Amino acid sequence: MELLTAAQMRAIEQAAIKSGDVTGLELMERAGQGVVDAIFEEWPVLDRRGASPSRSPGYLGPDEEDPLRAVVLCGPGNNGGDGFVVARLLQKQGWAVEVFLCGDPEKLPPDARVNYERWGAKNEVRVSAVDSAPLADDFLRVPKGIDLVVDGVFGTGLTRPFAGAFSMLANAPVRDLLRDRGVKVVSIDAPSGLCADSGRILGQAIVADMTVTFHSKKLGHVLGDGPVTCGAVRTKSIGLETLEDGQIVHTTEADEVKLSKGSVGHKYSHGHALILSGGAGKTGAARLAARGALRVGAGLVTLGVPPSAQMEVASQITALMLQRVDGADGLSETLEDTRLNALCLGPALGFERARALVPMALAARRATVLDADALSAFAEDPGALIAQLHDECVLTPHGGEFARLFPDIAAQMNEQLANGPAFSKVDATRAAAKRAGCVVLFKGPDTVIAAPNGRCVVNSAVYERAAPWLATAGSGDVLAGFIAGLLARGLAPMQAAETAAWLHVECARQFGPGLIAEDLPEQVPEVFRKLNI
Ligand SMILES: NC(=O)C1=CN([C@@H]2O[C@H](COP(=O)(O)OP(=O)(O)OC[C@H]3O[C@@H](n4cnc5c(N)ncnc54)[C@H](O)[C@@H]3O)[C@@H](O)[C@H]2O)[C@@H](O)CC1
Ligand SMILES: [K+]
Repeated sequence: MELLTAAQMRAIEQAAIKSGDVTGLELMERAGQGVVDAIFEEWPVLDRRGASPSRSPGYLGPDEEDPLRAVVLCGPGNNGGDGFVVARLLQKQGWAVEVFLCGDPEKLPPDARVNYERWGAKNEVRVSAVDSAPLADDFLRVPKGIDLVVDGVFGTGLTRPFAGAFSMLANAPVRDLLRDRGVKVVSIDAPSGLCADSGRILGQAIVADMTVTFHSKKLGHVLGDGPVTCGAVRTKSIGLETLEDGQIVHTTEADEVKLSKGSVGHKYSHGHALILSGGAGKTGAARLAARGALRVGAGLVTLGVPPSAQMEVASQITALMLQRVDGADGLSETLEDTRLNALCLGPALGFERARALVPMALAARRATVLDADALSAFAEDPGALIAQLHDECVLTPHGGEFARLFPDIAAQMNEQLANGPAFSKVDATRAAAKRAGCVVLFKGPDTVIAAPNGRCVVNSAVYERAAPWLATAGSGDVLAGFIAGLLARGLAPMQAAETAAWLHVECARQFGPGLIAEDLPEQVPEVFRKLNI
């Protein structure tokens, strides 16, 4: 599945209109219809289309029947235009609908204007200036009897913080009031205030129960604050074709072929991963990574252990192997075995050991995962680390590590926003991958993985793939191990990172509540079984 930026969506829409296949007005009608369909699918109690004759508005006048009630908030752009379509379609189903417009009707874009007029020909529109005070009195009076609020204030065209009229809907007390009264909130395309490109909130944002978007999800639906503001996201087709450039992939399924081992081969044909461990009392993280590497199918996995920790590690492992690796020279000697085709450095490695081993590991030009201490140890001079990286590397920073390695990029991403669209985690990860010249996997519930050539994948553990138990000590170590194991098996760095990130979430979901890092590698067999591997 692909994720789009607002600009890509506009380009797709413009290409369709230019080709003469469809008009903007038709797209707006389909969008509004999509929203209404999604409302009925999500909340069948609001769907009275198939109700018995005695409930049908067609048989009864408004006095005899208590209709469902909606308030539709329309903004000054085409998101508002969609809102007017939704108002009209709900009214056609017998709903009592009240419409507010935030903005000047004279300045509406043409298609929105047409729909404003179609609605306004028979109904009242309560107009308020964009920057006027919140419509608190007006609006709060209404929800007493309403079933649904439709947010058509801002969609992909949000350019500055959401304030003024209608923004009161973003305030917690108003939201609580609506929730207490069982009023559903539906956002058209994106909750107003949410930047569709970054998932960042500009000012404040409406929190919806459901967001209905068109053609394809936007980045903002899965990044950052998107998941907590969107509620459920439903994607409705409006008959558009996808353009090929600049795709950002949303991983929801692993590529089974990449994971299958085939029926022939011996252990060396599945690679040999070397996971470097820290000193005594600090070996657990590397052991977790090593177990992960072995479970994803590396033929052999060796832990590279300093002398002080040999006894400790030896007493803890069985299928894993152990090799004494004492400092840079020790690593150099170990790497004379060219069958060691994937390395993993970082988990609890210690800064000193990391500074000694990382340059030697990188000079060996093997596929290499750098995580945790292997990244933070170079915080004082990230340029020195970056200069040694090569295209077989995968960096797996979390937010703090990312900021240490790429401080300027992180600052741009975390900047206070006066204007949108915001520089997103996707932009940041792509910029980092380009600078590093290798794959960067930027961790989080919205993990973003980018390659220097611009390929980018979002692996989000949100919505139907939510995995809250993954936020547990050591879970990142297992991810680094998964990547190392897949690199050992011969996957390209980007494939290995994408597949590992997907698998990591899948393992957490397979185990469920109570998960600790040790459980993750143990879920791999069941996840593989379900994939028929
Ligand atoms: N692009 C497409 O393919 C389609 C777009 N449609 C709808 O059109 C929407 C995009 O329409 P627009 O590009 O007109 O954008 P919006 O309707 O999201 O808003 C743009 C307008 O709001 C103003 N604005 C932005 N941020 C503001 C703020 N914080 N305070 C006050 N004013 C602000 C802008 O100056 C502009 O006038 C989509 O989200 C979707 O709902 C649909 O009709 C169907 C097809
Ligand atoms: K909206």
